[in-house]
Order: sequence, then C-alpha cells, then structure tokens
Amino acid sequence: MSDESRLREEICRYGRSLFERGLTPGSSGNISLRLPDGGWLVTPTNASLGFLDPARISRLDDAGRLVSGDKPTKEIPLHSALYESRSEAKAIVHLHSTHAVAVSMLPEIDPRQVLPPLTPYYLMRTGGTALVPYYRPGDPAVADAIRGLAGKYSSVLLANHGPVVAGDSLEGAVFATEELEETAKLYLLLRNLNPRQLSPGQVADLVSHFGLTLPEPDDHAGHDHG
Ligand SMILES: O=C(O)[C@@H](O)C(=O)COP(=O)(O)O
Ligand SMILES: [Zn+2]
Repeated sequence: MSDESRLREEICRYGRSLFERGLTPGSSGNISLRLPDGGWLVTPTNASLGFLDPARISRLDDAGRLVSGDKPTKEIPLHSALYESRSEAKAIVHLHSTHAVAVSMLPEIDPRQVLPPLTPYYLMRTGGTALVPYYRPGDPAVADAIRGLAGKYSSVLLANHGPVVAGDSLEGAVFATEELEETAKLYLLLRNLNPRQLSPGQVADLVSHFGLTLPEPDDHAGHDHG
C-alpha cells in the first residue's frame, strides 16, 4: 500500500472512531493531513466522519486546488490558516464535541486560556487552548482570527462552534482533541465546586520535565470581532 493510501485509510479510521464515540455528530467535523509534496488530503464537505470512503477523500495540490475526490470541506480557510501559523503541523481535526462546544459559550472563559490547568495530560497534549470569536462556518474571515494567535496555540476553540486542533500527526491531533473534550467535561462537572487546580509550581515542573511550550499568561488572543 502506498503512503497516500495508508493516510487515506488513517483518516477514515480515526473519523469513524470519533463519530462512533459521539465526538462529532451527523456530518459535522472535518479532518485534514498535509502531504510531503505540499498537497493535502481533506474530508469532503457534508460527509459524515463515520462513513468516509478513502477513494472519495479530497486531494488538493500545494496551491489548494482540487485534484481528485469529492468537493472539500468548506473549512479550508480555517485549516489553511492554522497550518500557516503552525509550520510543524501535519494534521488538523475539527469536531463538534459537546462539552468543548458548551465551554465555548460560557461567559467566564479567558480567551487566552479556555480551560484551567486541571490535569497534566491536558497540558501535555494540547499545550493550552485559545478561544476565537464566532464566525459563520466556512467564513474565510476566521483565518485572520487564527493568524492573530501568532502561532502560539495548536489547540483552538471556535466560539459557539467547536474545537480545531493541529498535531504533528493525525494521531497526535486526535489525541489532543479528545483531551480537550475530556477536560471540558471535567470543567463542566466541577464548575462552581472550586476544584483544586495544578499549582504554578506543578505546571512549571511539567513544562521542564516534558519540554512543553505553553503560551505566556499575557499572550493576547482576541475575543470580539465585527
Ligand atoms: O460547522 C460546520 O458547518 C463545519 O465547520 C463542519 O463542521 C462541517 O462542514 P463540512 O466539512 O464542510 O461538511
Ligand atoms: Zn464545524
């Protein structure tokens, strides 16, 4: 099997797994992978991640033109801007996972740190998450909001919409998105119960032990637009 065939299968396998676990319902969500030649594989628009066909995955060239397969997701500007700002990223996952979407609507959310440091694994997998304001799905204007994060976040929550997470492999992007969803669930379970968070010293220990790069507390991620 060629590398590209293997990657097509991988998109379908992870898509099915995410769908079957209820992490993105209906035809919501999309996945992309960057190929060594600069082209991409992306999920087609209006396709359920649970029922993808490897042969119908959209293949784009390095200029973003459709080369084969079905019409691509309408979120190409979103994926493209995140790849642009995270040059090492190889894959991106966007989901409508319920708890993360719920958190994106809460009034107290800090756009530079959507979730507090509740668990080590959340920080290790996501490196922290930024919130960007609401944009209509497919609106190319979301790209400027992603660029406004200056490449500091690979994990982003779109307000009233869902997470979009980049990784250095599809597995990495999927694992980080799952961790964001689980931590959003914990946050909602513990909201108003004053849970103990990781202390600054415990976070610093994780940063040094695992070589994490976390955004500085004063890094700005814009909240309002329009
Ligand atoms: O929320 C939306 O409409 C999109 O962001 C989405 O999740 C699915 O769109 P397509 O990938 O174009 O099907
Ligand atoms: Zn969406």
